[in-house]
Amino acid sequence: MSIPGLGQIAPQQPTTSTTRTIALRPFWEWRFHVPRSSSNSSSSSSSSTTNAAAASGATVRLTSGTAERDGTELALNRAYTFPRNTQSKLLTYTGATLEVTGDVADRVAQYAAPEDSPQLMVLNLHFALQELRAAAAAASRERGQENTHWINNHDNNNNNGAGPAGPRVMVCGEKGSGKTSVARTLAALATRAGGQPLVASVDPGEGILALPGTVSAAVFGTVMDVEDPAGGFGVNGTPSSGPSAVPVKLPMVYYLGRERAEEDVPLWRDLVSKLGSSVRAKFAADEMVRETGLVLDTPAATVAKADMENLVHVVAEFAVNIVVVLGSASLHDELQRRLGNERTAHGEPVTFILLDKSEGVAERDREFLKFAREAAIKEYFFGDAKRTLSPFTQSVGFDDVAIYKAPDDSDHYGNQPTLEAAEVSAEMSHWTLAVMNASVNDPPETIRQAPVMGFVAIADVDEDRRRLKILSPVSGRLGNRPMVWGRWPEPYINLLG
Ligand SMILES: Nc1ncnc2c1ncn2[C@@H]1O[C@H](COP(=O)(O)OP(=O)(O)OP(=O)(O)O)[C@@H](O)[C@H]1O
Repeated sequence: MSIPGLGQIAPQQPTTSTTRTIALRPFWEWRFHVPRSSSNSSSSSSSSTTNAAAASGATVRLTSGTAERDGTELALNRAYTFPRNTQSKLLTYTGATLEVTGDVADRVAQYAAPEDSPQLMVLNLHFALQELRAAAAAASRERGQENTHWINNHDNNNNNGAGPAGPRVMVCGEKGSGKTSVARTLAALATRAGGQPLVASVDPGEGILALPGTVSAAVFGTVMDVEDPAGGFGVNGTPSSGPSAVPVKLPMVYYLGRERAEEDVPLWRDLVSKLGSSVRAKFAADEMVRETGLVLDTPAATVAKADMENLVHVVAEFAVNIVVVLGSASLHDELQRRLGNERTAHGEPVTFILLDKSEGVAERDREFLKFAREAAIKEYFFGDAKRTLSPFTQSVGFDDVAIYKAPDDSDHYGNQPTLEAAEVSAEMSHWTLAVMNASVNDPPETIRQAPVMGFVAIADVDEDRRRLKILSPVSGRLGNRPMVWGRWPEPYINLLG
């Protein structure tokens, strides 16, 4: 049996000049990190592929066997380029050979037996979820549309009169426990099995298919983009004005405009409730999605009272019936203590599962996260290496737009200050604003809790001429939708500069 941390092939330093072959046995992982900037920019590369990989990141080709990134399989002999600032792993269940070129620091995690790999528990969990999905589908067939008995007795207002739902799984854990990776893996495996899971994130630090500062959900009925730095949860998986490598997904998005839930708990809770009801509406409208169920990613949590209350709120709003805790027995026990006797709105008990945290989860420092946010914003407007988007620039008068500003501070559990109309000023330059699906005549609180239609960036503010230059992903009048200026993410870059 291998001890975590041991049994690993020594880490390789970043290299730009060679192609290496990496042989993996079943359940081994190739863990890699493509650095933010070239670590060897002066090295002379021997081939054009090598040069391209060095400039853009690292290129990996699966030359034999099978391998996947967080549940999404790689095609044989296709070159995948992982962009800069990507940290992840490729895992094989059957054994695989990889050819790796470019600027990448990596190591191989070896496990003597599948039972030693934390991934086996994730795989077993997936199979258990599949059984619940099959049971939901069978129950749905049995009950038929005309049987209202189940609906009347169990549905209350939580399933909008629809049939039985598949598992609603919440993945939680402390910071850096691998929550997003496990959520992504469960979603990808469900999709691979022919399901259409709803995937949601209530962690505003990292939006799913949306810019940071949001909570969001989307149906994942098609494969994820293996090369996406965010592993398929990035903005390149959404509809845009350009072509896409994989079929796009349509997210439902709400805007917190803050990095952490605790910076505006009342609004975060309201938005979680809104997202919860959007999920219920989707379940009611789509049988396949309902039967596959929900996979939910959460913000990092400890046993602190505030975190617990937030998670309990999420469980209630999404009718979560399976709570997966990564690597923290105390968090698992505390959640079980608080929720162990509860029943979901459908009358089911809540099941608690403690999984090992993978020792491979990478630490992401502030610079890593800042780079990732900046890249997501750039990609939203301009696309990535695979598809170039052409955003629109419009010049509008100060009086022709309705911009609201998030309140300075939120009284965490008491009075809730709401949006206020913002005076346009140079201070807004380079901020990204959310365009809300509301009317400019709606009250501020309605605007604040409205779904997000998209984002624009303030490219320039001319105070003398009282005009704004606004960058938007699609054309269209901006004046008839309210826009919200949040507190986060900060404007790091001049997108046109
Ligand atoms: N086994 C692994 N090997 C290599 N990298 C991994 C592994 N598991 C996860 N990672 C990487 O580690 C980073 C952190 O993982 P992840 O985002 O899943 O953790 P998290 O608990 O959601 O983080 P946070 O608390 O910051 O939201 C990601 O870049 C992810 O791709």
